[in-house]
Amino acid sequence: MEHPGQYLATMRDAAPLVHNITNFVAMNVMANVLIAAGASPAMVHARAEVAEFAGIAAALTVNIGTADPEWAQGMEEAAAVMTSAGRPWVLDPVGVGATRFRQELCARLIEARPTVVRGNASEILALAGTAAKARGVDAGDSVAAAEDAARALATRTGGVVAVTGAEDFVTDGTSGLRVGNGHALMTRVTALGCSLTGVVGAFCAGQPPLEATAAALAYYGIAGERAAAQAAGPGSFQVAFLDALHAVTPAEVNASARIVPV
Ligand SMILES: Nc1ncnc2c1ncn2[C@@H]1O[C@H](COP(=O)(O)OP(=O)(O)O)[C@@H](O)[C@H]1O
Ligand SMILES: Cc1ncsc1CCOP(=O)(O)O
Ligand SMILES: [Mg+2]
Repeated sequence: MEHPGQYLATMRDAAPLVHNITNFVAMNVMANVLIAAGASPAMVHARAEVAEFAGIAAALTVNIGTADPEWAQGMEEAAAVMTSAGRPWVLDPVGVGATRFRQELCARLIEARPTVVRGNASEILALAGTAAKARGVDAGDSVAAAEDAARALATRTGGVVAVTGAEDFVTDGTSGLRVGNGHALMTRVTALGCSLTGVVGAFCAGQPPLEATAAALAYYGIAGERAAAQAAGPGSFQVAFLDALHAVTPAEVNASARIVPV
């Protein structure tokens, strides 16, 4: 993929309003990540207003991490607004394999055809109905083990599926890209996967989703590498990561992205 940094530049120029229906754990972390990246986040989940709010958003992200039945209905209503307006929405199926409520909710959200599904390997396997080795919200499977499930899911939604882990995989069901950027410390701070889903939403506002998603993953991974070089552990990493998201330039993304077609 040529010039992945251009997707960061376009996102920052637009500073898109990203509407996030996300979990209680991620709300603050994700909002800070999105602001540091250059987007304009709003964390809005009340069923009474989510459809109306989606009407003014450039992108929507839907995260089931701490959903309940009332939130779930709002998620479906907001997703429908985005789909009918032709604007992108991204699903993060947090811990989908863990309970029947999560599985049934995700089955309905998949039917609503998300522009992008972003999850860890165990979540993408569980969505495909394959036995997965998740521990709650954490992955126990390799990205490679979930690639077939990702292709099948993308074919089903007509959208893009991103599987993240040590090496990320992005597909639209036909083409595939691997993204090698990132650092293991990113798994030692909560909600960095959720926050990545927000960044994917921001990049997809007005940009083609396969390339925008791969560029978002590379940018995020580069920020993780840069932060890890200065961090003593998860605490200082979290602070350095926000600084790096703010500091990484489009030129740095062009120079350091490790995106290869498969
Ligand atoms: N072992 C690893 N090495 C490098 N980067 C990683 C590793 N595991 C996860 N990441 C990165 O961490 C970010 C969050 O992904 P992940 O941990 O898969 O999400 P989740 O928190 O939803 O399980 C992604 O940018 C991913 O590339
Ligand atoms: C710990 C936890 N519990 C419910 S949602 C959540 C956050 C999960 O965040 P991530 O998927 O980014 O690790
Ligand atoms: Mg997650």
